[in-house]
Amino acid sequence: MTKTNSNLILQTHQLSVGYRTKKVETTIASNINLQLQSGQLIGLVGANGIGKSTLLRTLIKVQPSLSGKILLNNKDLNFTSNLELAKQLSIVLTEPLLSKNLSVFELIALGRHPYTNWVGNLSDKDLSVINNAIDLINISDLKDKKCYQLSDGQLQKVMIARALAQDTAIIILDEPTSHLDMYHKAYILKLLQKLTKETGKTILFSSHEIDLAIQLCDTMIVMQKGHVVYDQPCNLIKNGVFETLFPKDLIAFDNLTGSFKVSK
Ligand SMILES: Nc1ncnc2c1ncn2[C@@H]1O[C@H](COP(=O)(O)OP(=O)(O)OP(=O)(O)O)[C@@H](O)[C@H]1O
Repeated sequence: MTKTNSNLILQTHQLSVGYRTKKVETTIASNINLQLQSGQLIGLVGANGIGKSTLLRTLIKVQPSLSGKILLNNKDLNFTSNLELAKQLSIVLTEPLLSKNLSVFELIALGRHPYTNWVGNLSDKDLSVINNAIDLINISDLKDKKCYQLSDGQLQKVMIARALAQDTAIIILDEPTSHLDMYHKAYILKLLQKLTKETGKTILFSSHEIDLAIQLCDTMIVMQKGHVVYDQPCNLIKNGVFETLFPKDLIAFDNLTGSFKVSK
């Protein structure tokens, strides 16, 4: 899928991701050519161990690429400073919080870190952005709770509010629906969809909720052994991409319903 308009926010050119030690280089995925547009909800899917987290970590500059280029707003990621990056891209990871003793408000306020002075004093603008994020996610009732008092679903909403407080054009989330029940998986992904529509932000998330991603995403990136494709979900279905995602002995993709079914 090649886009020619100027809404491109994140691009990769012949990107290879993987791990390099002094002695060996292990390529996890290569020839990754993405052209992601702003204002979209983008789901990254693929089987366990295929390389979704490796790709996301490379896109957020937590690990180096093996080769190729990543362009954020047309600027090479290698030439983007960490502070500049923090003003353009926020990250929600699934690791347990080290700082659960913080109140919800304090945790969300950490999102303002790239903009505050070294002692972290919050300006009126910071407070307004924080309160706006709390309102958008609809969690004002949780504001004064300690993070250790929250359920997994509540904590996930708070982490998304923290990313919103960072006020970046892109939010990247690694498996935001893990640990959540069916209702809350749908709730969080629907919330992400709402945020792209209401704020114009680009949201890229990895997930195993392929059925939900098909229903809610503008674009999906599908990682398979040997290749990575991206397109609108309806085109991916039409091209049979989901049919080859998993071995067919247990589950099969049903083109009519756009979902996986257990094989009889
Ligand atoms: N630090 C590391 N060093 C070397 N190999 C790694 C490292 N981290 C992950 N890998 C390997 O990279 C491959 C991709 O792992 P990754 O975690 O990116 O997959 P994933 O698609 O996110 O998996 P899952 O859906 O199970 O979370 C796996 O084979 C894994 O063993």
